[in-house]
Amino acid sequence: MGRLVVVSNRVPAPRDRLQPAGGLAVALRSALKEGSCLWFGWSGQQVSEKVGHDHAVNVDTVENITYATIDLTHAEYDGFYQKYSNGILWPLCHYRAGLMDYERKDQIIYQNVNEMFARKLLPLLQPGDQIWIHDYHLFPLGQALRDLGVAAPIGFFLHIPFPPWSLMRALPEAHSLLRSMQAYDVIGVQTEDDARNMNDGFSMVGATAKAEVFPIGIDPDSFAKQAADGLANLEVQRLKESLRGKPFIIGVDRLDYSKGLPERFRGYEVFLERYPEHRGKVVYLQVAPVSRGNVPEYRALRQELDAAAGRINGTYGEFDWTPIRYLTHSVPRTLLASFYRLADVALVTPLRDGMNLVAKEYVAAQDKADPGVLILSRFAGAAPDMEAALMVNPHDADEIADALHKALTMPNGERQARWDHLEPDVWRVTALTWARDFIQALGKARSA
Ligand SMILES: O=P(O)(O)OC[C@H]1O[C@H](O[C@H]2O[C@H](CO)[C@@H](O)[C@H](O)[C@H]2O)[C@H](O)[C@@H](O)[C@@H]1O
Ligand SMILES: O=c1ccn([C@@H]2O[C@H](COP(=O)(O)OP(=O)(O)O)[C@@H](O)[C@H]2O)c(=O)[nH]1
Repeated sequence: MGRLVVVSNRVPAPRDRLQPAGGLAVALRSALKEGSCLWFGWSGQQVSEKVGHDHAVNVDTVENITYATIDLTHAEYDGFYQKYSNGILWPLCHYRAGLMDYERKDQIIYQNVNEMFARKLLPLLQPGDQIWIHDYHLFPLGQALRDLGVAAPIGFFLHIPFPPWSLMRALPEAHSLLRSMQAYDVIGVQTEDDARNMNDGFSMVGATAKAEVFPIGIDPDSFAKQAADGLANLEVQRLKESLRGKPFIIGVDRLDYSKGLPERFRGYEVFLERYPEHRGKVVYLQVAPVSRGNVPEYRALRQELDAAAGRINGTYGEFDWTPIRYLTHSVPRTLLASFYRLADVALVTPLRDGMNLVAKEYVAAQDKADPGVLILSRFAGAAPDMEAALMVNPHDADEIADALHKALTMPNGERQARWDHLEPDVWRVTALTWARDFIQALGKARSA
């Protein structure tokens, strides 16, 4: 059995290699527990462009995984990561074509970085390797590898949504991008909607590629254990004491406009307006670590949320009660597991999301004798398999407010019945089954 070579823009930093944060890195780390594996990508570091700079590859092995990373120059980081990947492809794929900040020069940097990744990966490849490329930063990497003569099986998985052709065609490179994907032997996406949209795109540009659905999951057994074992932890005890027996609502999202945070704050505000009996009686903790903080839309979002939290806390706060506890730094995932277990309600209300692992983590963390309630957006990739959650339209503040009231007053019998429906899927589709199914499909595609 040959090696698995994983390529993604984001590779966990050395200090996070045993406990990474961020959906893609978390899922991959859980999935790559077995077998020999090379994980290649960006180090997360930027360097100044010096004459003769040629992206040295830094290699480090932790347990069964060899990490090979390269730094990006400031100009590459700006054009490839901030502008084209996160300022153009990200909003477009999240159905927000209006937020695209398109300039052709960024597409050229994006293409050049993909070709540089291919050149740097090439000498690391060995006979028998299977290559698995991840996410929108690297759409053209498969074609760039083929152009260098790589004949190994190559698969591609898209972690974020894929939009309908009517939106995708707004991208000037839509045709060439979709046609370049013919280089892949297997293409995976999160949901049926994404597969339909991408396959429509392929047929519009005359490409013979085909997208299939491989939904991602978590490692529920270890997450559930962590949630229960961590209750004795000092920080978890501090949180518990601070609740003073009040019902506890939690939200955990990167500070990203796709996560629907202003809309969620508005929903909570309407909840306080329309259900005054909960004022002073609940605790809402929103963990929203700053993400992609140099992209203008993300900076604007931070200001908008800071203002909304200030307004709500100013309006409804009391000398002994803060309506929203709002953090813009990250919380370690080990700690979050027990925070979820303490939470009576989780608010997961993205406007659009590839999957959303937080929804699955929240379910895995619950005490089945007294589970909390998941309030979930219909537009999360996790939604089709989690219909026993309280489903909401994240644009409708009144619906969020009603769902909060319903969750906080729901009898234990109904909470258990809903959790009993949610649990099987969280345990059936895991990070391991996701990786195993994709890799099997890749093996078959080449031998077929
Ligand atoms: O690498 P960053 O720019 O800091 O962003 C973090 C990751 O965000 C996205 O995560 C997605 O993947 C999750 C796992 O499949 C999925 O649950 C979630 O819905 C997606 O948004 C992005 O796709 C990753 O490439 C980033 O590393
Ligand atoms: O402060 C934080 C915020 C998030 N996460 C983790 O980051 C991942 C986020 O994945 P998700 O699929 O929900 O969204 P993404 O950020 O990848 O879009 C989940 O495992 C969270 O538990 C974390 O460890 N600490």
